[in-house]
Formats: sequence, C-alpha cells, structure tokens
Amino acid sequence: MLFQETLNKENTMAEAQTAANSVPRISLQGFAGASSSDASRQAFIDQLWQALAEFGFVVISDHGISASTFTKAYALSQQLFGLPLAQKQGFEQGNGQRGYIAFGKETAKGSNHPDLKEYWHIGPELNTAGAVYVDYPANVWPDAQMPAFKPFFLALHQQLTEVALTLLEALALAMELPNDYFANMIHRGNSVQRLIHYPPLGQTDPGESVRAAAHADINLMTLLIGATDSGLELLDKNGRWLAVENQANDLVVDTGDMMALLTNNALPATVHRVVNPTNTTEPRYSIPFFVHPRNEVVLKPLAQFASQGEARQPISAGDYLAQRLRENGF
Ligand SMILES: O=C(O)CCC(=O)C(=O)O
Ligand SMILES: [Fe+2]
Repeated sequence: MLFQETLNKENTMAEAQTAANSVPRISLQGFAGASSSDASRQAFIDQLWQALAEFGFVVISDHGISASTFTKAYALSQQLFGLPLAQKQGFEQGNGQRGYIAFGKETAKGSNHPDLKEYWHIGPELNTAGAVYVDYPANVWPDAQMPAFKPFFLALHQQLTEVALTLLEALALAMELPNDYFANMIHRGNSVQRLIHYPPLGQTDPGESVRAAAHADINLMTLLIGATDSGLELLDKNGRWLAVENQANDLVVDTGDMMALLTNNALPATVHRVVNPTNTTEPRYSIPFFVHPRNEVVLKPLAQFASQGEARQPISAGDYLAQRLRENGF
C-alpha cells in the first residue's frame, strides 16, 4: 500500500486505536517468520506504520531473541549496578556516551530536575579494517569484576541490530524506499545499549524528580527490552499520558527525533517518561537500545514528506547527537 493511502486509512484506524487506548502489539513473525507470506508481510508493514504514526510506539513480540537472553541481560545489569560506587565511578567517561553515568547526572532537555537513575552505555566495537571506519568513543568494560559482561553485551548488540534492521526494512517498504535504505544509514552506526537502574525511591523526598523526565529519544528508533516493572508512559496525540504495557520478553519500540526529522513528523518522536511508583522499596531496571546512523550521515527530510508542514534543516547524525547531549547536561 502506498504510504499516502496508508495515511488516509490510518486516520480511521487511529481513531479505533485511540479509543482502545493502548499501543498495538504485533508479531514480527508476520514479516520475518519462516511461514510469512506476501500478505502477512504487507499486513505487518501496515500495522507497524499505523502504530508508529499514531503513537510513536509499537510493541513487538516473537522477535527471535530468547527469553533466557533477556533474563541474563537483567541479571548482569543488576550485578553491574551492585558493584561498589567507587568502582562504578572508575568507569565514568564524562561524555555521556560510554561507560558509567552516575545517579543525578542526566537532566532531560527542558527539565530542571535530574532523573532518578544511574546507567551504563555500550557502543559498537568496530574493527579498523572495514571500508567505512568511524572513530567512536571507546567502550569501557568491567572485565576484572565481570568477565562475562563484555562478550554477552557485544553479542546482544548484534542481535538487537538484526531486529532493528528487520523493522527498518519494513519501514523502508512502507515509505517506498529501497529495502536497505535505513540499513545503509546504520551500517557501522553509533547504536548504543543503555543499561538503566532506577534505585528504590527509599525515604528521601525526590522533590520534582521522576525516574525519567518527559523526553523524546534522539535517535532513529529505540528497541526497549521490556522493563522489570511498569512506569513507562507516552504522551498521546490528545495530550494524555498513556501507560505503555508489554508482555514478558516483548520489545517496546519507539521512533526517535532523527526519524521524525526524516519523515517530517509522519513518524513522530513521541514524548515519554517513567513515573515514580508508590512502592518505595523496589528498584526498576530497563535496557533500551538506541539505533543510530553513522555520524557523517546527513539527515534531511525525505522528498515524499516534503508537503507535510515545515521541514527541518539538514544536519549530520553526529552533530545532532552532540547537540542533544549538550542539552541533556553533557
Ligand atoms: O526505562 C524505560 O522504560 C524508558 C527509558 C527511556 O525512555 C530512555 O532511557 O530513553
Ligand atoms: Fe526514552
């Protein structure tokens, strides 16, 4: 289906979905499964497009990453944040891009109150022999304390990239672009896994701070490994906060600001947040994977979306990331 037709159809679909008031959950098997057909692939493309256009979010099931992989990711994340603070501080890089980022450091763009989280970023490990070499900040690894950490998360980086490539292929087809349009953008890209620990709220008054203040993601697309607890909410098109629900082992996917720029907001970067729970003794862990293009890729609105509203100025992915990191306090 042409994306314009999809847009028209989507208006009616969107009303139905808004009334149902939940983010659609769709199986990746329809697109990439062994028994997927042309019809099931097209149905997946349409549902993916409609969910992202309406909510900026979609829940993906049957993506092929095993439940035991997710369990292990959270076990390692818990072990990492359980290290003594002095050891974690030894992994601080100060650039907001790699290694440990301490509690109280990140303040969402437009907020004056730091998020109630500590986190850790893992970027790609690229060998210098590739045709396209990009020099990203180096990863740091807790090898001495946790020898299993590096091999596990490098493998997960690859698995998440594979799922992202499949979803981006479906989106390219929805936009009538070549299948590999976004794949070319993210080849040797700066995609980042973020392990997040939101500690128990405890007895201290958080003031105006929340676990994650309202923000839109910077990147093309985010794949979030279903968190250990609820709290994630998106701001819908009616200006209402809507809880994002997922089942165990789903991926919660959202489009970021770079995709909004490319599509002139046809796929929006939806504002979302993580609210504080009433329970003050439970931590929350989550693991988003932020899919980024290579730094030198110039992001400019695609021709087919030119007529929709005011187009943004072209900017390279690297410059855009640097600008947004500065706005977040780095
Ligand atoms: O923890 C979550 O569920 C969401 C985190 C998030 O939105 C982010 O880190 O950008
Ligand atoms: Fe986010």
